[in-house]
Amino acid sequence: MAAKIPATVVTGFLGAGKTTLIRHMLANANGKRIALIINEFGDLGVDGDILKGCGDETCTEDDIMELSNGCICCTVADDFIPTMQKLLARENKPDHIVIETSGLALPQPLVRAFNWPEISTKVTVDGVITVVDGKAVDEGVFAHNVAAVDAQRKLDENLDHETPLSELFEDQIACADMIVVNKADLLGEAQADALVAKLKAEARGGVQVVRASHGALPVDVLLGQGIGSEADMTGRDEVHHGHHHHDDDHDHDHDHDGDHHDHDHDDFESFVVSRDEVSDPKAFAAQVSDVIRAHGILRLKGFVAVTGKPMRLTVQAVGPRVDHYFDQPFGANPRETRLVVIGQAGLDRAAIEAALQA
Ligand SMILES: Nc1nc2c(ncn2[C@@H]2O[C@H](COP(=O)(O)OP(=O)(O)OP(=O)(O)O)[C@@H](O)[C@H]2O)c(=O)[nH]1
Repeated sequence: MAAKIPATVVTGFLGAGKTTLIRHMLANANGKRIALIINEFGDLGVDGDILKGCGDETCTEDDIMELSNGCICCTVADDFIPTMQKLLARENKPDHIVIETSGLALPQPLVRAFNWPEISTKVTVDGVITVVDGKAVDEGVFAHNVAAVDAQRKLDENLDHETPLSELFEDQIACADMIVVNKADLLGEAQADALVAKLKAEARGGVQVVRASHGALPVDVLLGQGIGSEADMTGRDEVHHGHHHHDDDHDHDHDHDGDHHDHDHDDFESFVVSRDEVSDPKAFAAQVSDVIRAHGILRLKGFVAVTGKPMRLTVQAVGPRVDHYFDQPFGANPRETRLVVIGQAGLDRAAIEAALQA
């Protein structure tokens, strides 16, 4: 029987740097054939487009499979298994499979899915890599909750003091075989050291915590961990069994009528804003940053048409930090400006649209 193909799950909060890390991995794969499964939140395949733009010969568009309808966590039965089967049925099998989860998905249901009979004989989870936005965590965006909540939880299993954001963060840490403290370039040495120590203390025993800038880690560090994570769910399970339950009673066969997913993802929403061409990228970035601040948007990304420029402008914002750069010509893609906006439920869509279109 052929050896099982190793699959690495890359998880991490919105904007932590998963796509950047994977892109670096693909560009430095040393001939290893890596198949990528991307799972995006929102209806614009930005990450897929960014990865397709990488132009590396090991990264043919054909190797990219994208689940366009939201979170793997919800769709694992409907979408993930067939995607995997399609991948495994190919003549030219990959050496390694990398799955990028949506920044709002929990890794646990995905890892469990590898125990399903249809795929468990052919694939195994090499390891779960959790990418952390070192800068954001250092600024206490999630970390202060994690410590406090953990103390609370020890006192009373049923207490529910968390916001959905900190729950996601905790669950992503709990499931990790390796934690990458990314954006180290934005941290001082001492800050980075302290963060690494703190995450080591929060993670399961023996979990490696490494730091990185722009996800630049050797492929040999990331791949080939050989953990077999799906066979070892102990301690990896979702932390919150009291009030919230991520999937213990999340029945994948039912619950598709769309009205009551008992699910943390309901606390998030995502929509696309289109607009006319932009004349000044820098001014537009500042405008985007203002809108993000004013409306508490978590993540905004997409492509922008700039007057007189054949290249598309990629805009990427994580909180109010906005990156913008020309990445490649629009090519076959329509020359339009489309931005995905992601935030907690209750965003003022009309006001955000108006402000971004101004
Ligand atoms: N300064 C700095 N910026 C980074 C680093 N890694 C990623 N970024 C930037 O952070 C933004 C988000 O990076 P992505 O790789 O798209 O993050 P992601 O986790 O895939 O995001 P989602 O798919 O939205 O969850 C981009 O603008 C990146 O250029 C880093 O190490 N340092």
